[in-house]
Amino acid sequence: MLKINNVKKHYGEIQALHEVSLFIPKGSCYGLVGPNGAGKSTLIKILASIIHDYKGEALIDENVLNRGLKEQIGYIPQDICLEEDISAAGNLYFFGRLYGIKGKVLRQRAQEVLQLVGLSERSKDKISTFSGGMKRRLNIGCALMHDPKLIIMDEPTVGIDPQSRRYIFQMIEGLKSKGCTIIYASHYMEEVERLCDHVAFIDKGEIIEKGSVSELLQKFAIPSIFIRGSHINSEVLEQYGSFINKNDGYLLSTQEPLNAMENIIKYCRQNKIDIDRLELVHPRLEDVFFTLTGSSLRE
Ligand SMILES: Nc1ncnc2c1ncn2[C@@H]1O[C@H](COP(=O)(O)OP(=O)(O)OP(=O)(O)O)[C@@H](O)[C@H]1O
Repeated sequence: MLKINNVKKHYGEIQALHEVSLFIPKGSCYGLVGPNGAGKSTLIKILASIIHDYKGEALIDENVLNRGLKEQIGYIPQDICLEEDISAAGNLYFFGRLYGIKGKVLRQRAQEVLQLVGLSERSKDKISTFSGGMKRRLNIGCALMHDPKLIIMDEPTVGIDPQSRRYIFQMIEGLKSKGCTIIYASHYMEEVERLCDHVAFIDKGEIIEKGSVSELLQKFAIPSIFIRGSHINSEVLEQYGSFINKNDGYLLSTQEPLNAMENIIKYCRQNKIDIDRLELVHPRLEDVFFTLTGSSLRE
């Protein structure tokens, strides 16, 4: 549905994107993950048809992306873009009118969106009285007023409380079940793992890997086991794989975790070594990023 081919973007001397190509299938929830300055916002702004001066090609359903397609797109910027001195409903009316929604339909849609973002009871309150999380939720609501089929979110959960994060996740689940296509940029790997079916890792303006979340986990994340016990030491572990110290125990990376567990149990029984804890650790996207770049996202 959304396709970009060899997209490059410079800001003066800075090359923010180098020959980026992506295909985002209709109805998918597509994560864009990368550290600060990786180029996520630049890519998002190209996809949202906000940045136009780039090289390469960006297509939506085979049409070149341009402002004329804005009805199809809901863009949620990283920075909150609300008028503080007017009410929640007033902000929604403003954004709805930008898309030509008027009168009774506008009021009705604003009520639906307020319900969706869990702010119906604060409809008449000024934004200046809202918490950061409530503002973030309403910011999302503004981009949904015209009921777009493609929703592009740039770090929508930065600096918010757990309750608002839950609302946002529920909202995204609801949009997914309606068949919307969602692009979700974040540097919170666990959010992407939870919400997205596809992911592209972006670093220094390049896509370093992309694919379905399950494929990437299978291909790049090395399985590991966690083991703890007062007499467990390197001699016990080094024969089964590489390990690091973690939470008063060890994290052992091995391609054959079940085999390693069985052998460690056998060895410890024979040598009367007590094991306090032994468990399989599921590979995470964070580990995939580490395998690909040699650094963790939050370094
Ligand atoms: N308007 C601009 N003018 C000049 N340089 C810019 C501009 N916007 C972004 N850049 C630079 O382009 C590069 C990519 O920035 P971008 O904002 O796309 O990254 P990001 O992955 O979204 O980072 P963050 O998570 O910090 O928002 C960075 O080096 C940034 O400093």
